[in-house]
Amino acid sequence: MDLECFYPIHSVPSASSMFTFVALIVGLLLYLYAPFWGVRKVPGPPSMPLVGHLPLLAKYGPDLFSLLAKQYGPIYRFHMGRQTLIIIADAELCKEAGIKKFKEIRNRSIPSPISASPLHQKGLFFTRDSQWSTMRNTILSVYQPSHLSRLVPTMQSFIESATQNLDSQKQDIIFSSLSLRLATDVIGQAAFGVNFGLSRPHDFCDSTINNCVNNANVGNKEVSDFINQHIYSTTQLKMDLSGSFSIILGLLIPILQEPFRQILKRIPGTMDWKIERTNKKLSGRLDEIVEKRMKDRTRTSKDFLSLILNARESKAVSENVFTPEYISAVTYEHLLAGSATTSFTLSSVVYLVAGHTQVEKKLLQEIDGFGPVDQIPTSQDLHDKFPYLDQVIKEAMRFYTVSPLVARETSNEVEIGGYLLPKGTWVWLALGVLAKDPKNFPEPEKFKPERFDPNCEEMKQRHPYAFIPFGIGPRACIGQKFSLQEIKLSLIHLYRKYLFRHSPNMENPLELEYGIVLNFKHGVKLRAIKRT
Ligand code: HEM
Repeated sequence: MDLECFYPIHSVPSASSMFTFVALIVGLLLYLYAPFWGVRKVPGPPSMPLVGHLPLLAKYGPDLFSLLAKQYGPIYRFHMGRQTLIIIADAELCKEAGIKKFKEIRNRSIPSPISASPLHQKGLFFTRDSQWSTMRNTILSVYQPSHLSRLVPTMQSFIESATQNLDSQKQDIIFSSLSLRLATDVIGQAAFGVNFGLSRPHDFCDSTINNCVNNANVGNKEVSDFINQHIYSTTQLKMDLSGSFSIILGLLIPILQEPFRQILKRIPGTMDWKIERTNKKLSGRLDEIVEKRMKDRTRTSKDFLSLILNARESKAVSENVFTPEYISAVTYEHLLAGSATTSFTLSSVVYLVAGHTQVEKKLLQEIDGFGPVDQIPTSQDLHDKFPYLDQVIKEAMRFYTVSPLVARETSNEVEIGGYLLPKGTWVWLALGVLAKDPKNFPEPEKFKPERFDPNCEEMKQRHPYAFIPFGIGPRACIGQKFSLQEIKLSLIHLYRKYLFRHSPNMENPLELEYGIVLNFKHGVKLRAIKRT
């Protein structure tokens, strides 16, 4: 019988198509394993093809990074989907990577959620090399102590407005929402010179900022739209498999991310389409603000945007570096970086102090001892006269590290911790692991502000870089002093007027959510008691 009757000749794979098929498979495998190959000598747990260690992350949450450090040592491999990360979980090695070898590790790796978001890429956080250093030097001039101290009255007025009549509400205060509104208003004013008006007192407010915003700005749709878009754009930056389809692809097969994003963003209803629309609107609004301010001849130099524009016009900074696009991005970045982090920290302090009455007593003594209730502390007072408040804030930041991983990338071959890392390796500093390491913080699960007393033995024994919630070296957080000033002023004002207790509706233990920064899953619910 003629075989061709059953198997037409053209369906038998030819040698060339077999070769193409095998070449494709080999190409795919090479592509998938390329980031791993150069760092294969660094220890790490076995990983699954494509998803890497993402299932482990889903199972254990960020505690996984401490567990892996215990098992594999202070430097180990972690596979975020296809991408291999080198995790540094030791203070001395963080110093090596962040300071001693900064020249070789000065840029940040761009994680998949960000590579899908051009809006987020032109800020200081993700710019690279000389663009970054020129931008950073210009922006640093804005953070002069004299400028920060001039911001005290602005901060204070938002704080007072946001915290009026807290005790008149018999129901819970969603403190995390209140602090997010406050921090967004403060940074809105400081960055853009715009009063978003979110801190005005409300009759009620639920656990999402969106509702607070809508309640606050009935009749001011512009502002609420802007803030809602800001919140949406931020919260969509997920680092796990719950982001948009293109973000997930970016984690698994990054080469496909951009082509798919280009298609999906044109299909109404997809998450990529929504993100694209939001980012476009947001960029449009930011460009409008920047353009308007550029034309404004009466502009002062109180806010960040005006300061950059003034520097640009006086030729103190090159117009090629600060194009309007970069100015919009960097100003928006301030809103982004300055609101969620600061408000999370403020909420953590109040939550933790509410559960530790001895700490509360000592803190109130210090605050009451400062002076009459209407005496607003200056920047210098905040620095010198509240040592215990300082310890409480540090301990809260250690206890809940808002930014537990810091992303960096090698720009040349470099040796860290005895391993040679090729150019382009993603090196992530695990600040959250350092903060819970019993070597530097005995009984790390206990909230003990006194461990930050400069005279205590524990503090003296500790590695100087064991506690680095604002990062390390020349690339560390630029807003550190700004946010600490805001947090201290807020706490002093709050504790002069109120005591806080956990609401019976608050879950125990507290549940956290892990996006690009840490957040409270169900908000921080408290009851405020007016002090007499
Ligand atoms: C409690 C509040 C805050 C925390 C915990 C925090 C934490 C961090 C961390 C860990 C980094 C990465 C540092 C590194 O790579 O070593 C960072 C960078 C940055 N932060 Fe903050 N931050 C806070 C508030 C702010 C505020 C208020 C602003 C703006 C006013 C801000 C703006 C930035 C910027 C622009 C960068 C990028 C710096 C660069 O790459 O040169 N942050 N922050």
